[in-house]
This record gives sequence, structure tokens and C-alpha cells, in this order.
Amino acid sequence: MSEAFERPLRVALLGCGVVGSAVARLLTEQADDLAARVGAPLQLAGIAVRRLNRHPDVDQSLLTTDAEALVSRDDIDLVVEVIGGIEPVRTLLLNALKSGKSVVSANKALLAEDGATLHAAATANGVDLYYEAAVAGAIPLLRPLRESLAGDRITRVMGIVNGTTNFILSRMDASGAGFAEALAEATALGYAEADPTADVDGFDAAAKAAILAGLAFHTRVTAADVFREGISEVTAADIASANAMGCTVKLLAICERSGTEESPSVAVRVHPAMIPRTHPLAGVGDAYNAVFVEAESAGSLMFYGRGAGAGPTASAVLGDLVAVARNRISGSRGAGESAYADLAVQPIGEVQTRYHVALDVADKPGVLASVAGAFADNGVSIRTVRQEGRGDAATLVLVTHDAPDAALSATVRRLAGYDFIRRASSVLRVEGMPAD
Ligand SMILES: NC(=O)C1=CN([C@@H]2O[C@H](COP(=O)(O)OP(=O)(O)OC[C@H]3O[C@@H](n4cnc5c(N)ncnc54)[C@H](O)[C@@H]3O)[C@@H](O)[C@H]2O)C=CC1
Ligand SMILES: N[C@@H](CC=O)C(=O)O
Ligand code: NA
Repeated sequence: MSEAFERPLRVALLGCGVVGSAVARLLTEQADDLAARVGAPLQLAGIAVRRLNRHPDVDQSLLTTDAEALVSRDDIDLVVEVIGGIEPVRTLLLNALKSGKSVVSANKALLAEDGATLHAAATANGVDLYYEAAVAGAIPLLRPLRESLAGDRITRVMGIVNGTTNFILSRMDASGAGFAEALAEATALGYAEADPTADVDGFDAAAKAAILAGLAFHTRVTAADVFREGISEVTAADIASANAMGCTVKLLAICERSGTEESPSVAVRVHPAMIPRTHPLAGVGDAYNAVFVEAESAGSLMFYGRGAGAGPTASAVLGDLVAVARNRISGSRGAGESAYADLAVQPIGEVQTRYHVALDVADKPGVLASVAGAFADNGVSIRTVRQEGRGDAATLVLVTHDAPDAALSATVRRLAGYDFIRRASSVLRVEGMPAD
């Protein structure tokens, strides 16, 4: 231990909600072990909260409603941010970094919106910015991407990165539970964001996808670069349709190296998709997350664990806290931002995807030919087609081969104009089926 740290390292905790209160508790309960692992005690020196008198389980003398004053204190070494959102957090963290404090954050929204500014401030001031908890909760994923796989070339990152929506879809699939009821349960369990539309509409997963793509492809990717569809449009009919195909519905984040060798790009998207029940991601239930990483030399890797909740998220926060504390003691810092590749982001319309389309149709001659014509006219090849039922209850179920997403959307728009189609009962992208 260097001379300067024969004293505790003092930690400011910003936010004391679901995650913050677990961090505060573990910092106390595990104090001796953490001190042994770091090489100096980690002393919780202040907790910024929005309202006093709402946190009976923590040392009341540590509470303050003045987060700015707390991060500016000269005696603070390390800052843990678990408030969430963009402002005032960005300003607080920039001030912390500029005054030489390393930062640990769980805030994917901020990192995906303006991680570059934070990274630049960390680098300029020789301190750390760690955020393992921001993506896939407890699962060690960002450090493996940033460090263990730094010698490899990653081609694809795909997985389930939002616990709340996975919890909702799992409930809808297994027990036919309603959407609202499942969301209320996920919120009560501490999985959902303060505003759960961030989960349901895919913003949370899109922020995580941006962070994953940035790390995987050494390129700056923001949430705005990510194509995003949430699960609010996923219906019981979609789930029934998926079941009939031997599939289930998951909200997936997919980050791919795309383009050509001469002109490489990245494609980053978040949307619900049908996947076969035999696919490993199909068995990921509850608020669990799972992420596949494909790399040229390593091959396929799978990361699995709890993606949300107080304990799992606090575990990742504390892991980062130990890392930045050790760096502080040794006078070193971890890897900073790596964005040298600077790849272009491919628009969703050009991304190759596959669709499943279920159409309630009038069962009469020529209908199948007209439907097939709509696909053919847009250059989309059909992989399988089957008809269920007869007469007024007839449904055509089609699965396409890979095609540009724009061509598939155009096909679905064309189908919507046909009067012999009563309705498209299910339109979903398909992932995880054997390659064409
Ligand atoms: N809950 C989870 O499972 C996970 C959460 N995260 C992230 O961790 C962060 C915190 O999440 P939760 O603890 O679930 O949220 P939460 O809403 O339970 O806690 C946030 C706390 O910050 C407080 N706060 C708001 N503005 C403040 C301010 N200006 N100064 C001090 N305190 C302020 C709120 O009153 C609240 O108690 C978010 O960025 C979230 O995205 C990341 C991974 C998992
Ligand atoms: N709301 C998020 C929490 C973790 O990041 C989720 O449900 O995954
Ligand atoms: Na993680």
C-alpha cells in the first residue's frame, strides 16, 4: 500500500433507492472482507438522497440532500452513482471526475447518451470510470469485453439485457399473465426503472446495446444509433403464434459487425423476436439476462445471470468499487474508452432480418398467390408457409428467409392494403433459426 493510503478510502454514495440501499448495506456488512481485498478500508463517507427521513436503514448522520456539495468534498476519494437519468447526474459525475475522484456508476441511460464526455473527463484527470452494473446487472460482461476479449475480434453480441421485459414475457408465455399485472410484479421486485416505460419501450435495452456495441466494436455508439422497438405491441396472439411454431418471444439486443471488409459497419438493434424453444436464450426466464458473444478466435461465449434487482446490481457495483479502489491505491487506472475503429452505424433498413407473419385471410382461390406476390415484388423469399383452419377462420403463417428489413416492412405494408386479409394477427422478427 502506498504511503498516501494508510487511511480509509472515502466513498460518496449518490442515490439510496433499490440499488443504493443494497450498496450501503453491503459496504457495512462486508467491510472487513472489502478492506482486505482492496488493501484499505472503504469508508462510506456520505449518502446523497432526494429526501431525508426516507432511509431508516442507513446511518442518518451520512445523509445529505446536497449531492453537489458531497462530490466536491476534498476528503472523498471515490464516487458511486446510483441515482439514474441524465441530469443532474452528468454534472455531478463530471465534477467528481474533474476533481480527481474515480466514479462507479450503474447508469446506462447516461453512459449511452454521453459516455464520451465522461470518459474524456476520466482520462484527462487520470481517474477511473467503471460501470459493470449498467449492463446485465450482476453478470460480468463489460470487463470481459473491455479486457479479456481485447485481443480478439468480436463479430456479434446478442442477448436478453432487460430483466423487466424478460420477466413480463416469461409470465405471459408460461401462465398467460396479463401485461399490466406482470409489470406491476416486476416493479415491486425492484427490477423496473423509475419510469418503467424505459423498460417496456426498449429504451433501457437500447442504452445497454449501445454500450455493448461500443465496447465490442471499439466504436462510439449512442442510444440514438440503436434501432428500438419495445414489447408494448407484443400481444397474446403473438405469443400463441410463436408457441404454434415451437418458438417463444424475447426482447433481444443484437449488435453485429456488418458491411464489408473494405467498408465495415455496425448494426445495433433492440426488438422483440421469435426464437425457437430449443435456442439457449429461450430458456432464460424471470429477470435473468443472457448474452452471447461471438469472436473470431474465441468462438461463442455465453454470459448468464441475474440482470436486475438490488443484490445482483449491488454486487456489480461493489466489484467495480474494489477495482477502482485498488487502482487508486496502486496509482494506476483501468482501460479507458476505446473508439479508434470509428465504424459507421448501419441503418435498420439495410440490416438482414427474417420475419414471421400470420395473416387472417379469406380462404379462397388466389389468396396465397397474391400474398406470395407481395413478398416476391419486394424481393423477399419465403422460407415456409402453412395454412391453419378453413373458411372465415383461415390463417396463413409465413416465415421468410433473410432480407433487408426495409423490404420486409414494405411487404407488410403492402399486405395491409389487401381486402382479403382481415388482419395481420402477428408480425415478428425471427432470430436463432438455422442459417439459410
Ligand atoms: N434496479 C435495478 O435492477 C438496476 C438498476 N440500475 C441502475 O441503477 C440506478 C439506480 O436504480 P434504482 O436503485 O433501481 O433506482 P431507484 O429509483 O430505486 O433509486 C434512485 C434513487 O435516487 C434518488 N435520487 C433522485 N434524484 C436524486 C438526487 N438529485 N440526489 C440524490 N438522490 C436522488 C431517488 O430518490 C431514489 O431513491 C439507475 O441508473 C438504474 O438504471 C442498473 C442495473 C439494475
Ligand atoms: N430495469 C432494468 C434494471 C437493470 O438494468 C432491467 O429490468 O433490466
Ligand atoms: Na454487468
